[in-house]
Amino acid sequence: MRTPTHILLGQTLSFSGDPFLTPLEDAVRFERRGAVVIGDGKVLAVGPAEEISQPVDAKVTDYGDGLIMAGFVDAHLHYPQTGIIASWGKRLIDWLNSYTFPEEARLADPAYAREIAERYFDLAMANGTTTSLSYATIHPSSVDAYFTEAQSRGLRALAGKTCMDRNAPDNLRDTAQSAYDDSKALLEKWHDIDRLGYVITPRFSPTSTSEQLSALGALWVENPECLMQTHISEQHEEIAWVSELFPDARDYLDTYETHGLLGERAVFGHAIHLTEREQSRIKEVGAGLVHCPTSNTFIGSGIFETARMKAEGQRVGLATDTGGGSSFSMLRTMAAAYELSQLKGQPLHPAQLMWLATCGSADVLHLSDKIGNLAVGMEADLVVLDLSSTPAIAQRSQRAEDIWEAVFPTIMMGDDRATKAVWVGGSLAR
Ligand SMILES: O=c1[nH]c(=O)c2nc[nH]c2[nH]1
Ligand SMILES: [Zn+2]
Repeated sequence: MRTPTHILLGQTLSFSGDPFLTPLEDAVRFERRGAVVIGDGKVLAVGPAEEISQPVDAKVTDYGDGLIMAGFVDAHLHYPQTGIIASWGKRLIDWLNSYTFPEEARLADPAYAREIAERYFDLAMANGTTTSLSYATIHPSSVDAYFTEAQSRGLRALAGKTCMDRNAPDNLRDTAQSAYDDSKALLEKWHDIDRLGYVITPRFSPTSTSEQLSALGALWVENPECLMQTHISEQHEEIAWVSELFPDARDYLDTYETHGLLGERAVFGHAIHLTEREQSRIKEVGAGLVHCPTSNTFIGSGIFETARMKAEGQRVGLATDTGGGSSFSMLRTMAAAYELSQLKGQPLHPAQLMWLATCGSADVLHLSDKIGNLAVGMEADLVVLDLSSTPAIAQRSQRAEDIWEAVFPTIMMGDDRATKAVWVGGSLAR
């Protein structure tokens, strides 16, 4: 069934280039009074309101000063950790053992997994996130819960069963064979169904034996169209542990590469402390890196050098990493990325922050032809931002002399109150 044509009026923001590589005036298309025509789930036209011809039977929604742009793409998160977000005082390995693993064990109960998946998507959509790439738990039913919820909301969503066959509690361990079998069955059940994508998901090298990494590498060879996600080089203690567990590996990346887990469709979370060899190998292969700034400060991991990584030609996306990250909001995540970039003396421009949270993440997910930008032919997953959502933000944005001065207070101080509307697949979702 064709959905009716809608016309959305407001300020519009699109990218025609990468603002890390292209001058702003070439990379950004902004209309003070713009129009977006959507129909059949896609963007049919976008441009200045006076130039866009409006089909007579279209429904018009005028968002006034609201900023219409692509919905946010959260390229790395753990929906099962929704209930333990903001747990105090630990670094990565202790945080996993104290908070994360006990909570992930609770998702063995399919009813609890469904409750958490529903809660996660409520929170994500309230914050304007329209695509999420999540880790599930080791339980196949936790993948079913996530995809069922995303499917019922019409969302484009990606996830995989987290695989762990060592260094995890008994009730959170699979085996090399069961990880392969369960992942394969889930992939066959969910991959490319509606707007869903299955992602092969070894948690990280410390929690997988060589046998398990090889089994998942084999599954990837059999299904090269899938993404593979994992963590790399988040904390120094973790990196030291990896070199003890894999004494023959050249470095952390090598523990993935030697097991068939490095390729263009690999998505590596964190990647803060990479060696030069690892960086150049990742670039050569074209794999994606995902910056998780609220997590990196919250767990005390370190500073991912976004500007330098982009200048060196890496593909970079942005993510909340909930519940290691401390927010469901991609605005708050952009604010943290900005603050970290300041600590490195390379402040990210608001256009670069917005690009990372939309186009950058979509690129890392190999979905740039479908989501992450407000452009003709793209799927109509949109967020409309109120750039005056609180008194503190309003009093600052009122003085703005250009769009970036108007947007930056919302990036730095905004939250779910800034979400004026969310459109998913061409339909109003909130
Ligand atoms: O931030 C993180 N969250 C996790 O759940 C995780 N697992 C391995 N490494 C991790 N890092
Ligand atoms: Zn993570």
